[in-house]
Amino acid sequence: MSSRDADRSETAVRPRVGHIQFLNCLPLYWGLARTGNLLDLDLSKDTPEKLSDRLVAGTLDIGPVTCVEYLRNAAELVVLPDIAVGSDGPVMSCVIVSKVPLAELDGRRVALGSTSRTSVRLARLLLEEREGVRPEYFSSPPDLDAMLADADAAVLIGDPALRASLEQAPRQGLAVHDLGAMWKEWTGLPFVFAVWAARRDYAERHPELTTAVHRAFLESRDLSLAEAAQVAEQAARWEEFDAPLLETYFSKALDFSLGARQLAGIAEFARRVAHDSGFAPDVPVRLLETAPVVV
Ligand SMILES: C=C(O[C@@H]1C=C(C(=O)O)C=C[C@H]1O)C(=O)O
Repeated sequence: MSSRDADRSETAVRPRVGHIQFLNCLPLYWGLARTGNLLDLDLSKDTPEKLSDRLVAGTLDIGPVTCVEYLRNAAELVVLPDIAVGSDGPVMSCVIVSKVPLAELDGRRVALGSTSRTSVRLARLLLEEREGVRPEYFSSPPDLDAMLADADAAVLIGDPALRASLEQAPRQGLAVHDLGAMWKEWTGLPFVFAVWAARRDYAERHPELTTAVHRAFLESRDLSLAEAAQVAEQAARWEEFDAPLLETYFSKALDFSLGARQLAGIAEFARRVAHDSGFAPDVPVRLLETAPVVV
């Protein structure tokens, strides 16, 4: 970050920034390390629901926030443009794993993974409005076998979802329904699972640092996508998934952008779930105003 001079008037304190500890955000971590910007951030790795709670509570300044929690707290947050975790079709890691066809889940038990706030709401929306079923839901730690011991279907995100759809489900003859693909078929839109946001009070007090963190993430994302094969190869040394699969996941399934179509996806989701989610159907998404880069 080129902002050592930023906010000189106060003692320098590194921005407290969140990082999702799933493979989905590994490309962003890779790029932060490669550009050196990692050292300018006080980075906390955690699961998405914990990071979201911390950003809302003010113990983080900037970071990824699950879409539903962002919409609930939109007045206190400002969204960083052009970066998100979403998909424009199959996402691979936000899924419903089911023992029976989805249309047969009426009155049956469905376990909702406890690390998710957005995919679990999207799954309920799709089951109820697209499949026309009214299951009985309960929250559960994200462990497929434990979930299915007590339910006919399970909603999972992140690495446990990748593992479930690529290894456990095929072995156990279970069906996997990709939430990104279902949403795209239903609405024609991309889906945004998480946005990056800064607390509004932080962005007002530290505009230059906020812009610098935003640029650091954009630079990281661009570098990682350019080097996706290398990121995948190195990650595959330590993960149970092979390099070609990880490269597809990073560069084709996941969509790290946030442009007009993605914003339309957020607006459509907000409109459809607002009635029981704690925000208005037309909640405005406020983007951080970014100055053009002068070269
Ligand atoms: C694509 C993903 O997006 C995520 C899904 C989230 C949710 O459902 O609440 C939150 C953050 C992201 O990690 C994933 O976890 O695999």
